[in-house]
Amino acid sequence: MSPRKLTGKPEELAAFVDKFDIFLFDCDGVLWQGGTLLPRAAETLAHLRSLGKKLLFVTNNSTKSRTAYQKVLQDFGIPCSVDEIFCSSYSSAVYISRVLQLQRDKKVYMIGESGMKEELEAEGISYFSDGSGDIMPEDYDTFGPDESVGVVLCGIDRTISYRKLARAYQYLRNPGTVFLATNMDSTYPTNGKLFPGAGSVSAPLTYMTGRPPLSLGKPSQAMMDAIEGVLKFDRKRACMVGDRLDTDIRFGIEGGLGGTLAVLTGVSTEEEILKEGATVVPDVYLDRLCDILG
Ligand SMILES: O=C(O)[C@H](O)[C@H](O)COP(=O)(O)O
Ligand SMILES: [Mg+2]
Repeated sequence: MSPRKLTGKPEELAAFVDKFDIFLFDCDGVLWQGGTLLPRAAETLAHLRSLGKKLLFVTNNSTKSRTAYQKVLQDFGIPCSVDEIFCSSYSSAVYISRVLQLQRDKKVYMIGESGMKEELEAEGISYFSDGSGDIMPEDYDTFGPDESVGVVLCGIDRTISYRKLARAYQYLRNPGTVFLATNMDSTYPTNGKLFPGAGSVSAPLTYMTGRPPLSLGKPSQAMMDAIEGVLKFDRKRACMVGDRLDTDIRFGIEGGLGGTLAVLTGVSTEEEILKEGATVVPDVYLDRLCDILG
């Protein structure tokens, strides 16, 4: 069935919303772009809560921790609890500690920002990272394989550098070092434009090593496992709301959720949604999230 555009169709929208008890909201490109809340996003979420819907926030953005995202949401006038928030820094830390069960004498070399540090710390994982300075002549001697590095974890890092990539590459030359990515988004939507995403930060490492990372953000179901580690819900009564077909909508479909809703305020376009032969398509889509308000 081809995706239905429900902007301007309040009855059909109300019937669609009625089918679900819980909505999983992507953030960048759905609720906000960078530091700017998208039109009437807070009002729309308040409206869904007034209908008795449960809301979860599920973001691939690893720059902040769940606690930090709670402050971002609250500052945007969106009250929520930390247990309603899931970010790829959290799903990655949970995977390393509880699934991979990284040995205590091993550490993580991380390329990322504060959210990654905070979530690794919260899971009791030893980690280290590099400053964003230039590579120095002595580094060519000192950088090399290190048996104590069990994992290289790469997420979006807006201070990425040749030095950071050079160090990570030395560690990844040991095939026993696990290569993980918080997510593989190619681009990051902000200020109405697209900028390099987490997937474009880790791509050089894949190019150098010939091995792709295991990604722990959407569409990986590692993110769903992290969510269900906190709360169980009826997937058939759940709807994923996102702006990217290859992450959010695929995550909802492959997670067996009851429905998927795309919005056109982020990365994916109406042309991509309607493309003949598209393999990942939402059930319905809107120009903007606030179209739900009618
Ligand atoms: O590059 C990235 O990490 C992503 O573009 C970004 O942060 C995605 O966040 P989301 O849309 O999942 O909230
Ligand atoms: Mg998004």
